[in-house]
Amino acid sequence: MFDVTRYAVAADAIVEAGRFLYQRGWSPATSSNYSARIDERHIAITVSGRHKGRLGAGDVMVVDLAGRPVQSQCRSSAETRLHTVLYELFPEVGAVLHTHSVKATVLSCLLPPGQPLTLEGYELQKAFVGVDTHEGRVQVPVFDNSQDIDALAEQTRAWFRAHPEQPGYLIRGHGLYTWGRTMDDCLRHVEAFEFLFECELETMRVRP
Ligand SMILES: CSC[C@@H](O)[C@@H](O)C(=O)COP(=O)(O)O
Ligand SMILES: [Zn+2]
Repeated sequence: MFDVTRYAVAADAIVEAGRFLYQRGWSPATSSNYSARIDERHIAITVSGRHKGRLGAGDVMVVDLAGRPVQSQCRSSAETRLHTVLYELFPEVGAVLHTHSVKATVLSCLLPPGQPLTLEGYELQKAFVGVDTHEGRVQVPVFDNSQDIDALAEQTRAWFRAHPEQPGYLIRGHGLYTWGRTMDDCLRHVEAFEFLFECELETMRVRP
């Protein structure tokens, strides 16, 4: 069982994140899914198919780390396993956000297959937890899109087990996943990625 007060705090953070991300244009047309940890065995996550700019408490449900609904008849996000894998791998993670921005989508399609996006030399890399200089490298793997979410989840588990310090990934033609200790950390990561994706796209435009 989970603590109802902790669920309410997690649901509020998710609803508020949805308003912000929709308003920025990063979660259009019912796309995206968001989650926040309740305890070591449960997370709050968006119900599948809901409009992320108009979420209410009934649009957030509880699942366990196997992705099974707890006290809900609703269907959780179709991508629930992509969230739970991260909570399983990283006990310190408190929130996961998946967004569908134009820049993340276009950039993921322009990157050569099999090659991660390497971000280096940007001061804004310091927005990621654990990064304190522009001189390091942030590696963003790009996984091919798939409707087989369990298979995709296992690919992400293997990659991030080997690269635990990296803050997010792209799915080609689909969007971004990133996480953090708190929802605020996670929202900052989304904003930082969006800025850096725009820099990469602009660089490709002026220096093809
Ligand atoms: C509206 S298309 C996007 C979906 O297919 C999916 O990628 C997505 O992000 C939202 O799925 P959901 O099941 O609502 O969590
Ligand atoms: Zn998606």
